[in-house]
Amino acid sequence: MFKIQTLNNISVAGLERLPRDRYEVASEIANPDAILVRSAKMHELPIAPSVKAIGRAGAGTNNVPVAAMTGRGVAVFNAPGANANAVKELVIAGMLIAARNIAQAWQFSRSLTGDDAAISQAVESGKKQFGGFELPGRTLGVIGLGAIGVKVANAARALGMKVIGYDPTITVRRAWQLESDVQAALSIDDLLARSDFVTFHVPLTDATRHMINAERIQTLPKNAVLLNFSREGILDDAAVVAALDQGHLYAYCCDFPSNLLKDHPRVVTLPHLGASTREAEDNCAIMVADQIREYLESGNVTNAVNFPEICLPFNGDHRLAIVNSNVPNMVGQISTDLAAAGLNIIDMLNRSRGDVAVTLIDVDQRCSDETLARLQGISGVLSVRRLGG
Ligand SMILES: NC(=O)C1=CN([C@@H]2O[C@H](COP(=O)(O)OP(=O)(O)OC[C@H]3O[C@@H](n4cnc5c(N)ncnc54)[C@H](O)[C@@H]3O)[C@@H](O)[C@H]2O)C=CC1
Ligand SMILES: O=C(O)CCC(=O)C(=O)O
Repeated sequence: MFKIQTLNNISVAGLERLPRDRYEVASEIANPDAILVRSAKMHELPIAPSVKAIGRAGAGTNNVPVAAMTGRGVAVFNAPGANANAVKELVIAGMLIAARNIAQAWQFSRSLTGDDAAISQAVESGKKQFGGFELPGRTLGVIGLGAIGVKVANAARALGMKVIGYDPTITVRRAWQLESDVQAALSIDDLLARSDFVTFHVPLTDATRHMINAERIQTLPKNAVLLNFSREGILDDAAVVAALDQGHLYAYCCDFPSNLLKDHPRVVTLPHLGASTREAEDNCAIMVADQIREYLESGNVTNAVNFPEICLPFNGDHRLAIVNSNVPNMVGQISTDLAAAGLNIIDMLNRSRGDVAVTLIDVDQRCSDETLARLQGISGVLSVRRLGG
């Protein structure tokens, strides 16, 4: 029986992928084999030694201590692209909310009092404060052309906007998906100087933290709109508010309310709603549940952020799934120990990514506890699992 701990509400559609005769799933569970999480902050949480995998039902993994888990031989999975459409739709909504002053105008309408004749009169005299502008012909700068950035760029093109993108590590797959008339910016500053709207779709890392600061904001044309549906911390919010107050920026729309932002008249904040659609929640939960199940049952890895992709078909007999440092002579030492224990290797696959390698070895008989302990004792071996019979 595998035990799965959920740290947030995970869509039932995903949990149903874990058959109840083999999986126990609960928010409180001792010695879990895997954890399913959305936005819970795991950096300060104790993570039991029994945990072999963490599945982030979403895109960003900055709430998971990935480096520490890698050192323990724990795989961290995410759900690339599974919520991208949901975020794209909210970004497009954010542009319209900003361009047409929808939030402020709605607040005005709700504040109207008196009979209907009085309301009609107030509407006609008040509406001029909320006059806006249209999107066609305006330029959208997209920073980060991954699953979400590409969808946002293409949707903006369909709305008649010009689009400039910046992503120095764009993949060939994403580049193929991008509309051909999306221009490549030479740098972030080049993109900022040419954009009426700028939207951010990068992970939060040391390299992206405060990528927009007071100095960079001055590069933007007057009355530009910023959108952050990526992560709190990618923009320096204090610098954004200062630029709004100075009249340099027109509006800021983001998914991360704070005391500084939530009541500002030119800021619209939403409560981290980017991925909160039924479709996205189902897609993410199904994707990570399938990946976790495959990893627990066969050792195969798909969409881990810290492990290599690896797939060796498994007939369910006797497999060792080993995570080890990517250094010379690991496979040599492992196979020597197996031979010494009289185990014959039937099939084997080794894949590496950065400092980590995963080795899947199918053997002709069950590996004893003693041999398992010997493998675990090899310097550089991070974790060993015995799968199958
Ligand atoms: N508001 C919400 O609910 C959601 C927020 N997100 C956030 O959006 C981020 C992006 O999500 P996806 O597009 O699915 O991820 P992705 O991994 O498909 O794309 C990220 C892109 O950013 C690029 N990138 C990385 N560093 C960069 C830099 N310094 N400058 C320019 N580009 C850079 C990468 O090359 C990659 O193409 C996530 O990491 C997450 O933080 C994602 C989903 C929902
Ligand atoms: O699970 C959520 O609602 C947040 C989604 C998110 O931020 C992500 O996928 O990175």
